[in-house]
Amino acid sequence: MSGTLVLVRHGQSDWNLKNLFTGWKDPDLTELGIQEANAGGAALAEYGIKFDVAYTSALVRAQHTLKLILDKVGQPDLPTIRDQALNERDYGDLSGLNKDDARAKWGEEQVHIWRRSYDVPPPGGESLRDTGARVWPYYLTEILPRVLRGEKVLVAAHGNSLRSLVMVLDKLSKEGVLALNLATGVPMVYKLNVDSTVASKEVLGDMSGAH
Ligand SMILES: O=C(O)[C@@H](CO)OP(=O)(O)O
Repeated sequence: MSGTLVLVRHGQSDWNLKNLFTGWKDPDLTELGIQEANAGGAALAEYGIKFDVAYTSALVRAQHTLKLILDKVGQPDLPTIRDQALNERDYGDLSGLNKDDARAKWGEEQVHIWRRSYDVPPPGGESLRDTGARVWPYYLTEILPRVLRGEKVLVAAHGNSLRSLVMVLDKLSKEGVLALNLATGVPMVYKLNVDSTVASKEVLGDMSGAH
């Protein structure tokens, strides 16, 4: 067994609440999002983990979530690395549009394909594969080596940037990843083997309501 990797999606953002495609736009957390991040932090405090380092994206909702979690686990001054490689998938021309309006215009199925498929990009934006093409190298070069050294690493990021990671860690197929939805503020605790495969995964909360 080597180290521990904890992945957590940011709490509800203002644009999640307004049902808008967000991508690289930069809204902050809602009150509920703050509560979700605090709950995720409380779950990690109860789990008893102390982190060696944290990573987050260049976007406020993930950074704010990380700050709330670090306060809860009693590590407000933990070294933190911010990198846009961990940003949400770029939603391109859909960014800022209402998701129900998009369904009315292009149909439920097309919008689901843009939101959850592996390799169909929204107009002007990134597919999950495109997102993984920047997230995965960053994971391999920056994050994984620390986990393999035995460190405990926290990553606070986004629904789709984390889906691209979880897809590989959980060995999901292109079809399997269609049904993968990550709940806001729910930590996923991975223990990795020294060969970087997954030894165990624990979910500290309820993923069932995610959509
Ligand atoms: O709008 C977004 O950027 C993402 C995450 O909130 O939405 P979706 O769930 O549609 O991928």
